Amino acid sequence: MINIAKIYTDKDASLDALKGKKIAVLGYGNQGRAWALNMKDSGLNIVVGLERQGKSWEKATKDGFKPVKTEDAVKDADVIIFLIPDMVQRTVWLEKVRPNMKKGADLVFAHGFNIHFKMIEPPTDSDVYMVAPKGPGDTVREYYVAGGGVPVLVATYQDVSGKALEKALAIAKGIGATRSGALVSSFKEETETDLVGEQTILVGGIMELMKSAFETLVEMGYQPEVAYFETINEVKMIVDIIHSKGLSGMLRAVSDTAKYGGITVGKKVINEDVRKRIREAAERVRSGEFAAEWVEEYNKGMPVVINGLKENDNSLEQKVADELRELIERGKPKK
Ligand SMILES: NC(=O)c1ccc[n+]([C@@H]2O[C@H](COP(=O)([O-])OP(=O)(O)OC[C@H]3O[C@@H](n4cnc5c(N)ncnc54)[C@H](O)[C@@H]3O)[C@@H](O)[C@H]2O)c1
Ligand SMILES: CC(C)(O)[C@@H](O)C(=O)O
Ligand SMILES: [Mg+2]
Ligand SMILES: [Mg+2]
Repeated sequence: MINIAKIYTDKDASLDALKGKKIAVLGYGNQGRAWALNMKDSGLNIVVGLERQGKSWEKATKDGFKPVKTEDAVKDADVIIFLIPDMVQRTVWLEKVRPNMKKGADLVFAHGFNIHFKMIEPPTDSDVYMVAPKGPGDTVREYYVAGGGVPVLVATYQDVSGKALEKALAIAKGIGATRSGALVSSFKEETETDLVGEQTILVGGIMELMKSAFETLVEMGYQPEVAYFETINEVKMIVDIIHSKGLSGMLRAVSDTAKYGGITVGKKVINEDVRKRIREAAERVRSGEFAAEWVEEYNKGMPVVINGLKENDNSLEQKVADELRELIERGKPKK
């Protein structure tokens, strides 16, 4: 038997712990927009706090919010949610939140980076908890609007009131997550697994695997469009089946030829060496080495990130994606 994690769903969660409280959502980007809209639609009292007038300010206003400056949003907030980039949270905390927040207000995170790596040291009289969506912000909004929810990890770091988990579950319910499930974790577990996941599979692994297969086929003289359909576009369809039926469901949905080729060749391509490097990546996350390197990169103005984005924008894969976009969109199921 596997060890079953504690999972809360809608029937175990109530909005009551946060009803009528003022909830400041800092940031209106990927997660900020989704959380603010979902929680507002769920009947919670939301104020959007932003640094300055700009794109996010306009977006929030268009969506029906009246954004205010960060320092004004946190002044009388009972709950302060950090939905700004991980690398800016420390500065915003030191300069805008800590000097202006109400004593004892809750501090809430969607990822444990700043708390786990001690970049933010919270006051001892605040509840500090986390609701970490296991999916992108746009999906958090899309699923909620369609009546569903993206699962989350919930965790408490400081529980002064004795109600931190209850409040985390209220937020999870507010964003629609408990329609699916809220799994109890810790700041350490969420932070480390999230970083390992995005580096080795979700962002880094899948991208490099797709690029390796695509570029190999093109180098061998196959048409880029054919290579794109095969190595990038169809991934969604295969992953959709894994998503609903697991790996076994996927194996049963493909031909016996694909089963045999996949079972034998997959292990040769993604071999023991790859596992070793995944382990190395995970150890670098766990030791804090990755976090230190990322802070240094951010402080230099993110040259590696900027260059990586530029490289991808100019890649053949992206050119084919742009060329085929209309065709691919045309073929998608209509709602
Ligand atoms: N992106 C995701 O889907 C996702 C998924 C799970 C958890 N998270 C976590 O959620 C948090 C927010 O990530 P995100 O991707 O939604 O952020 P984001 O990059 O989309 O944040 C953009 C928002 O932050 C504001 N912002 C940018 N720089 C700022 C600064 N210097 N000072 C103040 N505000 C600034 C912008 O105005 C904008 O409103 C992070 O902790 C992240 O790890 C993100
Ligand atoms: C969406 C992801 C990759 O799961 C999230 O962890 C992030 O950092 O954006
Ligand atoms: Mg992440
Ligand atoms: Mg993640």
